[in-house]
Amino acid sequence: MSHTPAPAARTGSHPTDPTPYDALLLLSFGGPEGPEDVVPFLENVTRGRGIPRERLEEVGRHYYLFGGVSPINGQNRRLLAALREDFAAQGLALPVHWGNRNWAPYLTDTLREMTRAGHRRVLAVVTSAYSSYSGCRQYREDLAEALAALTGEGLTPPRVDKLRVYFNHPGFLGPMTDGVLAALERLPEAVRDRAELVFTTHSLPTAAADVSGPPGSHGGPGGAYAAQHLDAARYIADAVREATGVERPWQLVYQSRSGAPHIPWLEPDVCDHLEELHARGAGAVVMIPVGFVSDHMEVRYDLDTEAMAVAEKLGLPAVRSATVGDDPRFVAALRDLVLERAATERGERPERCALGALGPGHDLCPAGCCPGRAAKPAAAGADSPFA
Ligand SMILES: CC1=C(CCC(=O)O)c2cc3nc(cc4[nH]c(cc5[nH]c(cc1n2)c(C)c5CCC(=O)O)c(CCC(=O)O)c4C)C(CCC(=O)O)=C3C
Ligand SMILES: [Fe+2]
Repeated sequence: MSHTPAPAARTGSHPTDPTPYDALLLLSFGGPEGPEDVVPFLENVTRGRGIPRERLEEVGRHYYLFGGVSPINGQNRRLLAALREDFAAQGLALPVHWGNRNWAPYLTDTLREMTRAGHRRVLAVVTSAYSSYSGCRQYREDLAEALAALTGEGLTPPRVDKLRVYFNHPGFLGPMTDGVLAALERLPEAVRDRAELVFTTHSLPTAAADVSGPPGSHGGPGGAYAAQHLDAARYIADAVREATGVERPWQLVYQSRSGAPHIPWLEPDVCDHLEELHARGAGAVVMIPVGFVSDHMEVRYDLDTEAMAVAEKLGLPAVRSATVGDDPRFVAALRDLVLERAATERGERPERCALGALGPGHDLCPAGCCPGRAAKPAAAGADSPFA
């Protein structure tokens, strides 16, 4: 049951040619794998950022509730295996490696191995589908740091490019849409048609969100980050309406806020929104983690534990829809994007799949794209000292 068109197979004389790339790097956040990892992991995440100790202890408690194990590494291992299987089945000869920003396998170690294995031209895909400092530039800064470290060790690391944002690729929106349809089926039939759709993503400081995306194309409050999420949410809400014949109200809300209370972050918060839906008599709710690629801790704790408890307290029937994880359509989407980018780098003009209203994102982040608080060198962009 797919309600979203699949991308056409790549055509041309070399439909599975990865040239000029000789490896793919799955680049992710990393997470703790046992109670003793939790504090060192959180110290890595917040390195130099002045997050108060109390906040770290609070976040640490979320991890301890799950035995100190974040689901994120397991999910990346499954995605890695699925990518390798898919590439092999499709005759795409491109080795896939995995490195993280905040936990083993660390990015620098992975890139060192890739350098020693002789890779010269690497394409990186990050496990974040949208434009933001945390989801894009920060990864590019970490790449720059890793490349500089390897150069400092006397190695000649490969050139690393980064895949464009993929929130609007059919292989992302299709599984998300089907996940909402499946979630609706899990609601009691009596309230199903009165269920509202609550799309949720990671909140950001409004100052960071407003400047997300390329300079000059931020598109209003919340920047490219909010605009991209709204585009994805509208597409999914429309597809669900078409599939079910029921018009359901929908809204984009935010979760997982941290930082000092006086600094404004994107709102409304998902839990406040549930209270509001209840107050105005909503029959039920589907929470859709549209901002997340897999069920990591923000989904398992902030949605499945915290927000679900709020819904239960209110007596509001609620279900949470699936993330794409290692869905074969998502894996195929990443393959499609790799082949698209490879063709573009060879000077061809491949079809660039995108649904919704915004169109395909840029391949190369321009200077000033998704700026952070401090100017730092970033790889894989127009202003990269490495490209
Ligand atoms: C936009 C965004 C994504 C992208 C969406 C994506 O890539 O999916 C993301 C991903 C993730 N964030 C994660 C975990 C954390 N994020 C933190 C802190 C923060 N995130 C922020 C934003 C984002 N974060 C921000 C503005 C902060 C505060 C300031 C800062 O520190 O920059 C903190 C520190 C403590 C706290 O303040 O909560 C932790 C522990 C994990 C791992 C989950 C697991 O273990 O399963 C993942 C995938
Ligand atoms: Fe985060």
